[in-house]
Amino acid sequence: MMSEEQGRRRYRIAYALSPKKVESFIQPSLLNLADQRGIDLFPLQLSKPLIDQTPFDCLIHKLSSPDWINQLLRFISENPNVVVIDHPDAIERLHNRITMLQVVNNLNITPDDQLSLAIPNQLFVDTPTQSLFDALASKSINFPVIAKPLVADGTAGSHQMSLVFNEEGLRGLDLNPPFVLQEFVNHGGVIFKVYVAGKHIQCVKRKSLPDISEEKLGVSENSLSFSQISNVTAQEQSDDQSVGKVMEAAELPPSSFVNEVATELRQALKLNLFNFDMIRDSKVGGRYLVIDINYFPGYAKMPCYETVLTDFFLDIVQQKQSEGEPV
Ligand SMILES: O=P(O)(O)O[C@@H]1[C@@H](OP(=O)(O)O)[C@H](OP(=O)(O)O)[C@H](O)[C@H](OP(=O)(O)O)[C@H]1OP(=O)(O)O
Ligand SMILES: Nc1ncnc2c1ncn2[C@@H]1O[C@H](COP(=O)(O)OP(=O)(O)O)[C@@H](O)[C@H]1O
Ligand SMILES: [Mg+2]
Ligand SMILES: [Mg+2]
Repeated sequence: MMSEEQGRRRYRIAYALSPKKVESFIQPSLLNLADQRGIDLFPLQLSKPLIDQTPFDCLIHKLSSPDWINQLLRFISENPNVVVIDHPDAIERLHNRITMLQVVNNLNITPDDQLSLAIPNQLFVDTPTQSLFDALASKSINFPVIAKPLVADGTAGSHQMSLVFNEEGLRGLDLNPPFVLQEFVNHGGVIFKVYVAGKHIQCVKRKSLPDISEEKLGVSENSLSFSQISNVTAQEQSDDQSVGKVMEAAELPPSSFVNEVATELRQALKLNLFNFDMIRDSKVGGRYLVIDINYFPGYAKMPCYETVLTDFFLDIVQQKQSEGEPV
């Protein structure tokens, strides 16, 4: 007699990821859990044509070379029965810090007296201009601002930012257009990272830039450069005791709100694997701002990521199977 294990259909999920991403995401604990639940995760051989590496049920990926994107587009059009997570056109929107946040303004969030969602005021600068200050003033954008590169393509440069405290700071920086000048919003030094994997949603707290008081603004330096400030592990974070206390004390946003924003974003972006950074305005109670959206982020830093991702993989392959079955 066949055991349940023998009888269950197994699924093949291919992955195409950078070596760094393989190291962080494809942990033995994920491979083992997926295996126990009937999923074989295996690497694509990037030196060989994608089209020659079938059969598989699903493909997950985070690579951006033009050759890869071309192969992927061709593969999608020729293999409609393979689920590709996610479509390169939908991912592309997140590689630009303006288009990434545009979608937030069009979400259908249930009106609520206590809670609201927005993005910070920002100015897009695409050519060298003499009149940055006039442009900021005309959009009522106040200092401090953060200068962010327009492109968010995962390169070190795309994470390189400057906090600019005043006009002098802006003059002193060698900013290369295209970039975005985004109003800095005091938010208590904590950001909320909301991880989405299909219908699975998880919100965690991370360290952020501290608030900037009016007094500090008068006496501080003119600008400050930084990169990936929130990208520290939970251990590193709790090593700094004062920051640890602030983090601990910070209340998470209501889960119904987080779930609604995540679900709406997932639909609007047509993406399954992403996270977004959200801050809570210190001045206006219940006002949340989305400041960043990342494709296929560092899920391994999320508690129980193996379970969440395996559940998501099963959702995908089982949905695909049920769609393929005769009714
Ligand atoms: O490397 P990790 O695990 O810190 O993940 C990075 C993300 O950190 P997070 O999970 O949000 O804390 C990180 O998020 P942030 O931009 O730091 O908010 C990015 O998603 C980064 O990808 P990329 O460099 O923008 O392509 C992610 O890097 P890749 O692993 O995709 O290279
Ligand atoms: N408008 C803002 N107001 C306050 N802090 C911000 C704002 N934008 C970014 N930050 C801080 O800067 C960090 C990096 O900015 P982010 O847009 O998330 O870039 P990255 O893609 O490199 O993560 C955020 O995690 C947050 O700590
Ligand atoms: Mg971020
Ligand atoms: Mg980002």
